[in-house]
Amino acid sequence: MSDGFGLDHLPYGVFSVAGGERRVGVRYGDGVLDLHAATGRPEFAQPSLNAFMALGAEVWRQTREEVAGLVDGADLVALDDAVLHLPVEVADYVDFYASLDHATNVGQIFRPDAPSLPAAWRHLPIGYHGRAGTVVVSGTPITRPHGLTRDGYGPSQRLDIEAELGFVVGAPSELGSSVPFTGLGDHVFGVTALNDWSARDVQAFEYVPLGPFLGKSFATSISPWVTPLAALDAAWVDLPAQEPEPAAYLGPGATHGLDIAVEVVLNGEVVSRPPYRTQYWSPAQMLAHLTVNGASLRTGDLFASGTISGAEPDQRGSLLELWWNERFLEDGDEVVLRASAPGTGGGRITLGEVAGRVVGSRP
Ligand SMILES: O=C(O)/C=C/C(=O)CC(=O)CC(=O)O
Ligand SMILES: [Ca+2]
Ligand SMILES: [Mg+2]
Repeated sequence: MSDGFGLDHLPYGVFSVAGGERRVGVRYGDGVLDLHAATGRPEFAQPSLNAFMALGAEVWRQTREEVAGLVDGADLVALDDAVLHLPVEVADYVDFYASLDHATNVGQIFRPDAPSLPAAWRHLPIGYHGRAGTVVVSGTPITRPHGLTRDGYGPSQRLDIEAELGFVVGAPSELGSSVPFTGLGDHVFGVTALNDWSARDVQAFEYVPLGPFLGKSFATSISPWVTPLAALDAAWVDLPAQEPEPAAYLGPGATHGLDIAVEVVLNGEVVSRPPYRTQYWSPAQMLAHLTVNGASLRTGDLFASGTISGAEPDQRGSLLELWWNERFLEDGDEVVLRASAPGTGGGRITLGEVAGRVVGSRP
């Protein structure tokens, strides 16, 4: 059985077999349990996880328990026979900027004459709204984007990756109310690896003062498997101290992060090992911040961690930082992000990987 996909994991995805209907499934080893066939529940005869996710945390908990009792000895679809689809119909997509090392590195590269960190950086988790409609499943080819740069119009010459995690919102919230710092488990269904493809030359020309726009809206890849938050129960760690103490709604002093180890694999070779456990802003803080103004959450909202970079040079989550603005992706390059975490059974679970190959622009 493939490692990291045992009873302590059981991630959810959407699959089809031989051109048939899309169905919700659970991965167990090298197989997929067809949840509609196994349970008869209508929320699983769906082309996305959204209907199931909308049912809320108590149903997620009961279902996980039920599935754990069903998979052993069940008639599973072989992974090789399954086509894996985008698991979530993405509602809104937001990307944060929560790594101190990443923000410091990018500040030095993009704004060498200014302080590395923007004034608000240590006060709130900075983010931007991205393009939900271009979130794609692992394996989707990434067409090199065209755009306007300081050198004029053409195919981007500085195509990059960003190694991130995506948090998938299941249960919605009401417009005009805020989700408290303690609300992560009630609203977030699970976690997926995420690659925020970025055209640095387009981004650098367009982003002042409103932030990333076309430089990041052409594609964002996620893995086909969403790891339920419950599978990460053993992965919680205390984050490094925050200074100055953040506002009360951000839960100062109670910041827990996830000990998820990420690997960036370029053309088969591991080029970086970003650690999620040392990020500055926590997932709960990002969720509280997203809704503090009364903005509502919808089922299918996706918020990304921001590029995961650690303090060491071989822990950087973008090529911009790894190669310090000197070299970027070539056509034909393939990037795979892998991630793993301590499981509740004493071993490790492997999050679904996210892969993408760069193809040349259409003329
Ligand atoms: O500092 C900037 O101007 C830009 C930063 C990014 O491109 C990073 C971004 O998308 C947010 C993140 O992934 O941390
Ligand atoms: Ca990003
Ligand atoms: Mg993107």
